[in-house]
Amino acid sequence: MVEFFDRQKVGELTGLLTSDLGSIKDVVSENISRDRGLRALSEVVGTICILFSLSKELAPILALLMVVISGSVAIFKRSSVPVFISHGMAQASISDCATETFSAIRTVRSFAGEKRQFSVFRKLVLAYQNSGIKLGMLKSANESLTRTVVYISLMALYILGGNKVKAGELSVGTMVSFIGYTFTLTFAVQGGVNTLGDLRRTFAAAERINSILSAAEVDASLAYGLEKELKTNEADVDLGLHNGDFYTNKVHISNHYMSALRSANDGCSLAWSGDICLEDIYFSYPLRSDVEVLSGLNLTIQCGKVTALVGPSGAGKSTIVQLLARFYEPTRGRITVAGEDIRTFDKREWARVVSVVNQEPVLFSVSIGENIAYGLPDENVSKDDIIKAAKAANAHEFIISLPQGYDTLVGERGSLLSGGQRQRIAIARALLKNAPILILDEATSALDATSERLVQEALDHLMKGRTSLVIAHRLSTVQNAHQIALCSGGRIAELGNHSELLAKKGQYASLVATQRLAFE
Ligand SMILES: Nc1ncnc2c1ncn2[C@@H]1O[C@H](COP(=O)(O)OP(=O)(O)OP(=O)(O)O)[C@@H](O)[C@H]1O
Repeated sequence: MVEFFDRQKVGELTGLLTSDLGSIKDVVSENISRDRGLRALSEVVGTICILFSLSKELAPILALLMVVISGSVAIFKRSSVPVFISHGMAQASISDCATETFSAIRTVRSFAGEKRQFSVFRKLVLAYQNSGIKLGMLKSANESLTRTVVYISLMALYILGGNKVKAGELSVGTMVSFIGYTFTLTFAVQGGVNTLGDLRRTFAAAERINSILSAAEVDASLAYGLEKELKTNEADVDLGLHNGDFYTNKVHISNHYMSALRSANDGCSLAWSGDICLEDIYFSYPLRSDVEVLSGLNLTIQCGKVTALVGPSGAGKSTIVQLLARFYEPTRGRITVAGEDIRTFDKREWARVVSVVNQEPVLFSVSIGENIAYGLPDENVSKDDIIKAAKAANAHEFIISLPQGYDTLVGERGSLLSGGQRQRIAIARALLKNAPILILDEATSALDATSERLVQEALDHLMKGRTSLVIAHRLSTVQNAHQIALCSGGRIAELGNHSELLAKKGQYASLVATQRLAFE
């Protein structure tokens, strides 16, 4: 089964966002927290006033000095932007590589891939080192240039000023003070120009973040959920990224639509009583928009009954799950619950209407009890309710046999438990959640016979009375479903119960024959 999200893209974007947010943070802490920009500005104004009052004759040299320093720093800043960007990208790639390697460490080990990962990591570190050297060279070139300009200007000042002293037009004391203040002014101007350069870097980073955010259409219903959350927390969150008020404008435009969205409670009550209909659904993944995965798919998932979804690999079964869970929205067509378009429900709360149990359920690295209670994350779940759910999921016996019982820690992603145990905890979690729509995506395919029996019993319990959609490769596990839908070519090619589909002698019958099942 493919991943629910495009991990590579998410990784890239995360890397970019991390480095861009890092740049913004650096500039803010340098220039705002430590007042560097303001200090430089007041120093420039102050010293210019003092210098002009000391000697108007030396002012032209001073002006030339300032123009040349500012110009050279500005030219440097402009030419160093691409180097800054590629340095940031190189840094992001290193953290992406480390994150990916550690999150897939078992796979890496099982293929003895450590050496390869090390070599990839080393290459990225070398690339980072090279871009760092390039950046360092640019910085030192700028420093040398600035210093050369400063010393040439000072020499000019000494010569001109010295002549004026010789001619008695200027006192030695005034000349010495003038030179001292000129140094102060030089450093102040440099600080100011640096601050301006940093601000430009910040605007570039903010622009990149904005372009990532604006690359996707604002999802009105999701935005509504987020806005509601912000209001609830009464937090005035202003990321300072609202260049052109992109976010606010779009949210306001969508306000009319969003205020009409209904809560998950409405969705739940409709789903307990009505069918789910996929009507003429067309869908392409955003990152592969030229490939149509579903093309005109129609399916009614009957309320309170079990619908099995079967079909060849890549037919689009998991895609249907993702549309029902609203990880994506159909390109065309609509999904309804009891006749109501599901887009009229608040997307953020839609998770309360649908439970998904996968082949590899993800547990959090907290205790078993806390993992089960996660079924209702916003509520205070009592120990009795947790035990009730665990019993119904055939998990209670094994849990109390552990030394710390419900307080046993499950390890990262549940790694201290067996596959069947993880699965039963995930089922207990789903039982507690009590969502009206249940999706089982290959839920028992990774288990041995004993675990499968225990898990299947727990699943039977979970499915009771719920509208269930079961995806299975092994057709033996779905033959008792109320209806079986065969997905092929982006549509439902066959629909009926097991014996009806066998009698049709179509694709389903040949799939069954291929799997050599002894049904009757
Ligand atoms: N995030 C994605 N981006 C682009 N294409 C995708 C994405 N996810 C799936 N696809 C493509 O969509 C098609 C349907 O995939 P899907 O996972 O829905 O099939 P499936 O029937 O569940 O397959 P399997 O039985 O092997 O799990 C495949 O051709 C797949 O390559």
